[in-house]
Amino acid sequence: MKVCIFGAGAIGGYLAVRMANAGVDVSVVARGPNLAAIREHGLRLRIDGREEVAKVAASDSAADLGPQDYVFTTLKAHSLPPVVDRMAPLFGPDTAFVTAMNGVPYWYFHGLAGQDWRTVEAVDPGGRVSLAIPPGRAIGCVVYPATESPEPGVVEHHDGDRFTLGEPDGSKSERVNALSKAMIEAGFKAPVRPRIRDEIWVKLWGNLAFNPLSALTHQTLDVLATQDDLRGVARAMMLEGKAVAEALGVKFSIDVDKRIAGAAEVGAHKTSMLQDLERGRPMEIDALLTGVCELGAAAGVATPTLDLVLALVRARARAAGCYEG
Ligand SMILES: NC(=O)C1=CN([C@@H]2O[C@H](COP(=O)(O)OP(=O)(O)OC[C@H]3O[C@@H](n4cnc5c(N)ncnc54)[C@H](OP(=O)(O)O)[C@@H]3O)[C@@H](O)[C@H]2O)C=CC1
Ligand SMILES: CC(C)(CO)C(=O)C(=O)O
Repeated sequence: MKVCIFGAGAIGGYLAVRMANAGVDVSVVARGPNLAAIREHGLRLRIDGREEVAKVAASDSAADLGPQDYVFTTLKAHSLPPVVDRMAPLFGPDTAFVTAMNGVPYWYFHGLAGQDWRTVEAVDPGGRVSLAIPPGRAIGCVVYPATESPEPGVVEHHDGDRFTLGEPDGSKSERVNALSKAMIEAGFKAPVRPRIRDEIWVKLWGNLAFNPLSALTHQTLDVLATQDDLRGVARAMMLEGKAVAEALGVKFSIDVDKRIAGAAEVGAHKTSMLQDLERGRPMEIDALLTGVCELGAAAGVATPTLDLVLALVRARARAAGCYEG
């Protein structure tokens, strides 16, 4: 099985090391100092008090790596549209595209019962992504582990090993089953779920509220999820998100208060959006929040609290040079 990981950062590096060391033919697309370090020392994964190293083929050019069975995007969501044309050499007629990212995926309406196909402008501006990578190639993937890349070529694993997979149309296809098997052999939990959007939403439910609120208030998850006034704002955002998702057929397996309690248990953790803001890096606002407001408009569901927080977090991010939308 040939697998290319496009974006060998915190999540991509974790996937790449584990799959390569389990015998999968893994290559990575990386750039800059990260690419140089991977070429020189291999990809290094610090996990459970030890280091695992994988010498993988690495390039900044997809043309060097050629057609694959599976291409993972483990880019931050805003990094995908600008590079989709450069991914073309990785695709053969049957190559699948695994979207291992947070937020609303570009293929959201593909294979969704009762809905016509339409693009989600927030994550697929001008339909650029779905034109370059038709959504029929997509396999959904919800990323649960927490990892970071403290220096080029190095990934530090903090928690979790689950990557839930699912076909947009809910089928148990041969390609998704084969991928799940390979990932399980590599030591991950990789269940295939028939209703992948339900799973995407449970993750997104926290992200759509806590990530922007953390960027606006500089507070950690425990504070956002327990301090009455902030918790109230998060809860209102989540209930609007739930109404949007349910209007599009999603079923939530837990209630909003349990989901908030789960976030509180994570403790004094800075969300990825707050970390990006503090480091002056682009923030994943569009996949986590703009896309949800857009789905709300498509479903005819009002999202006043989400719209308000979106306006504020965009302004905050623009002022910090972390957002161009
Ligand atoms: N890390 C985590 O714990 C979790 C992350 N996620 C989600 O997973 C996704 C990936 O996140 P994460 O791994 O943390 O992000 P990272 O920023 O660590 O990784 C993204 C990688 O993509 C690289 N990249 C960007 N553009 C290009 C390009 N044009 N060519 C080659 N490489 C490129 C980046 O390089 P460079 O550094 O040079 O920009 C970076 O190495 C996000 O959607 C995130 O929300 C979900 C759950 C947990
Ligand atoms: C920690 C958590 C769950 C916050 O919503 C997250 O996924 C993130 O930081 O992006």
